[in-house]
Amino acid sequence: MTKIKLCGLSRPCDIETANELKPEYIGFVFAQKSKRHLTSEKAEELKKMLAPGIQAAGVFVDEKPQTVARLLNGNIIDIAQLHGNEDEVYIKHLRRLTHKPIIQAFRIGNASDVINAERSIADHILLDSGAGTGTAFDWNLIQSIKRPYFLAGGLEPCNVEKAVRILKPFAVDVSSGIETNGRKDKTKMAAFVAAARKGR
Ligand SMILES: O=C(O)c1ccccc1NCC(=O)[C@H](O)[C@H](O)COP(=O)(O)O
Repeated sequence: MTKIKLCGLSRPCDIETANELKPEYIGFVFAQKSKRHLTSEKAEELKKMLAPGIQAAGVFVDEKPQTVARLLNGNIIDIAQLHGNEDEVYIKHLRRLTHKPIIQAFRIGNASDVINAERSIADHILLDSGAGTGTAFDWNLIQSIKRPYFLAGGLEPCNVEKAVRILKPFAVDVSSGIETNGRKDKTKMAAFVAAARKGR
C-alpha cells in the first residue's frame, strides 16, 4: 500500500495537521539555501509534537555526514533524505556513523538516471524532477523500474490518485503541491492525503 510523505513542514500547525492526517512520513528541510530551511533546534521542537508512528525525514544537500548522523542519533529525525550530490563513499561514511535508514534522491531526466537510482546502495530511492520545485518528470521513464521508490516532483491533490493507481510507488512525496503562498495549507494537505489513499 503506497505510503505518504508530506515534506517541508516548518510550523507547529503543520505538525498538528499531520498528526490528524497520519501520513507515514513527514519531512524537515535542512538544506541551507531552501526557503523551507529549519534549524536543528526548531526541528527538535517540532519532532516532540509529532505523533508516534509518523517518521520524520531530514532533507539534506551535501551536508557533513557528522551533522546528519547527529540529528539521526539524537532522534530529531528518523531517516535521512540525501538530495544533493552524495555518492556511495558518502553513504558508506554515514552508515559508519548511524544505523538509521537513508533515502537517496535522484533527478530523473533520462533512462540512465533510472538505472543509477536502481543501483543505489541507500535503503530507499526517491525519484524527483528537482528539489522541492513543484515540477514533475516524465513518468514514462519509470514504467519498468523494478525497485520500490518514493515518487516526488510536482505531485498535487489533483494528480496523486492517478500516480498511485498507475505507478504503485512505495510512497508519494509532496511539498509545493500542499502549499499556498509558500506555507503549508491544511486544506490541500487533507485533499492530498485523501486522494493518495483513494488511489491505493
Ligand atoms: O523543499 C526544498 O526546498 C528542498 C530543497 C533542497 C532539496 C530538497 C528539497 N525538497 C525536497 C522535497 O520537498 C521533496 O522531497 C520533493 O522534492 C517534492 O517536492 P515538490 O515537487 O515541491 O512536491
